[in-house]
Amino acid sequence: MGGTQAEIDVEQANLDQLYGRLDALRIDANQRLASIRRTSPGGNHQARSERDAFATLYEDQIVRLNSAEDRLCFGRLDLADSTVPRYIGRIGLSDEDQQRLLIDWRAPAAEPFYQATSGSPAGVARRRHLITRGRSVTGIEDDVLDLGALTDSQRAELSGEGALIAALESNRTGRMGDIVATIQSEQDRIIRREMAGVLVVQGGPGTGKTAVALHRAAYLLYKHRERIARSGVLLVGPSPVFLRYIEQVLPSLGETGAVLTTAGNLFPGVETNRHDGPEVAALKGDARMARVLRRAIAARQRIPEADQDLDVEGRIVTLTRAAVRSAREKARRTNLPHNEARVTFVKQLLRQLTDQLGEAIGGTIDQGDRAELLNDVRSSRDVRIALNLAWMPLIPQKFVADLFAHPERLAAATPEFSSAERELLGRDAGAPWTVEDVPLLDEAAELIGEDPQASARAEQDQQADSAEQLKYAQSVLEMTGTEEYLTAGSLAERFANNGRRITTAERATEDRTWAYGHLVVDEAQELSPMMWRLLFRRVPSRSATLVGDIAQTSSPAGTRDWAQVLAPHVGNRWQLEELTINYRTPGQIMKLAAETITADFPDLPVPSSVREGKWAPDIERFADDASLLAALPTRLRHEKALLDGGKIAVIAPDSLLRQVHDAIGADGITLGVGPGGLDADIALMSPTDVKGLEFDGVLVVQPGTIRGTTAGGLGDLYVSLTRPTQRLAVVTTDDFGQSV
Ligand SMILES: Nc1ncnc2c1ncn2[C@@H]1O[C@H](COP(=O)(O)OP(=O)(O)OP(=O)(O)O)[C@@H](O)[C@H]1O
Repeated sequence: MGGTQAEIDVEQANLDQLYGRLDALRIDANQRLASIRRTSPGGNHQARSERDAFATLYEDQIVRLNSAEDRLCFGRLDLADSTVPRYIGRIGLSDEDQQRLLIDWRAPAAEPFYQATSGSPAGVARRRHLITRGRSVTGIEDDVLDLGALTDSQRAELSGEGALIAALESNRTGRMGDIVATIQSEQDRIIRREMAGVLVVQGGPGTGKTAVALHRAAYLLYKHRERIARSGVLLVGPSPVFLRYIEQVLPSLGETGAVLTTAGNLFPGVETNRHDGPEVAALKGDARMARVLRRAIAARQRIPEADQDLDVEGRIVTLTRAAVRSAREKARRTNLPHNEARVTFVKQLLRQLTDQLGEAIGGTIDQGDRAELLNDVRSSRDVRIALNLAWMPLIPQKFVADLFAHPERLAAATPEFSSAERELLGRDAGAPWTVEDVPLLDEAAELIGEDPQASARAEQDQQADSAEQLKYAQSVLEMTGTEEYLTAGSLAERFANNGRRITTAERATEDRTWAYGHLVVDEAQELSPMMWRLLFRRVPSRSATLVGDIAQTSSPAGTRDWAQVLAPHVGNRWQLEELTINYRTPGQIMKLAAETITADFPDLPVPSSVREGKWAPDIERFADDASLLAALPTRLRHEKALLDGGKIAVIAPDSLLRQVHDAIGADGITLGVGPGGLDADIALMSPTDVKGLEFDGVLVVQPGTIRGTTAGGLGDLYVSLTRPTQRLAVVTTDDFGQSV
């Protein structure tokens, strides 16, 4: 890295001051926390809950300050019209006199750091990247945007070497890091875009889609903290492995209002990572399933075969088919979900039966008598059974399980399906739920209606908003100087919750009807139409950032056309942004990957790599599976030696995972499998596991088998080939790569 010693010394002195301030703030927060903890646990309820709320406030502040330790400050802007440089970093810092020392990367004042170019310098004369290790400045890299605005001595001090390239070439850790220091301008434009509306970010492998999605979530939570910090941002990723891979990025950006999850966890009470086979997945994801569920629920609102005589306290009343039909019509006309419309249905029939009972008794019946008769009718066992049989209150899980376990129910609900399709949907009532079941459960819950507990929770939320609490919370924020990071609303809520920390994440994940402020979906091409219905229910405001690559689609229910996905939800009111530069995969490897895909997708733009690598793809051919498997240990040792401590993934088709595992394991090489693979030096994963991940070196086993014959297989192969940041090796028994 460049920079004269004198310049480095200047930057070091400034950095020392910033860390000094960070330390002082930490000590202060720790002391305040300790003194709160020391105070006696007595006092009235109000005092206790305030004390607990203060404690969590300081705890949050400490977490935020601690997470800024690494690369606290990474940039400096020298402006043409000012002699005071502006420093850019992970968080904002001011000195005791409220003078700004460091600007948060998301603040408007930091924008030129990412956006200014020599063509449009935006008032910036020089942009400086500070390369740091721990608390030391190790190098400086300058971009001069307006040479004329620099002094002679500034010109003499210019230095430059890619901070970006340095970041890209460093060995991977198995976890994604943030890119705040080197966000590129095409990425920055997307990160800072207006929050409203649906934005699709289409980009080839390694173009930074995940990075952009996460930084955008952090940016929106910062910029619109009043509006969305409490509702939260819902971030959906493709797999638990992927969530582990990115889990550290957001906390390091200082965010707690984001809910990170996978599709299999979106229905409260169900957690699954199990998938159905391709055909079943395609059918369960089909939008026709919404109609199927609606019909199946309507079929649970039944007219009895015949009129029924019911015993009420020894007298007989008759529940006629006509009365049930009329009550059902009235209930359906309310357009309420099944469980809620049931109230109308029941009320209507109870009234009708009470009238009958009154007539049977004869004489005049006053209000009081009538209430008593109604009570008799309501508590009659016969009446309860008959009404339940006609309109049973439903529970989503049980309803869906029953539907799929009863061929006759399924047949009645799916007149447009072939019998082969119907058979695909069949499932034992006790079978474990799959990711593909999740949107069906959610759709059913929507049609069935909420449970009473959920509405009780909503009421509690409203109480938290009481004006008095808000006012008090605001004054606390001002007093503690934490306004930039916490909203009065969320603090007031903590007071209301006895200071117990109930994060947005905790509340939102328990509540199916939670309305998020913004939705971010990564690998969005994989989701089915039914899953999109679920997701758009979670963001009634239709504010979403969807990132993906239609060339990487592997799910049979996924999409290759963004317009088709979005039309049912927002018509054509969505915007497309494209990312075009691959920051991950070296040029030689990308060329091989591109050739495998362009035969099928001639019109698809393939991103260009930002750098060439040291190695061309290394393809080794074998006569048969046995010799290929036998050669794996030697091949891995070779890769390990070349990559010198880098992370390696072996990517094999599902059908070969076991054999590959045994062949490598037999040689004493330790492998991490599945999610554990992220922490191991060598991971063995399937193409679906590696979606969204990256490794220094990748060994792809039998690309022809991964490719198979389906379109999804092609997506899987494209994903597998584009995971390396440095080296790609391929072992095959066919002619893969021979035409390249
Ligand atoms: N501006 C940047 N500065 C430094 N590193 C970057 C930048 N943009 C992207 N990267 C790095 O490039 C790699 C690829 O980024 P990311 O995983 O976000 O791409 P992606 O488009 O989601 O890829 P894929 O679709 O193949 O999963 C990551 O290591 C990321 O940190």
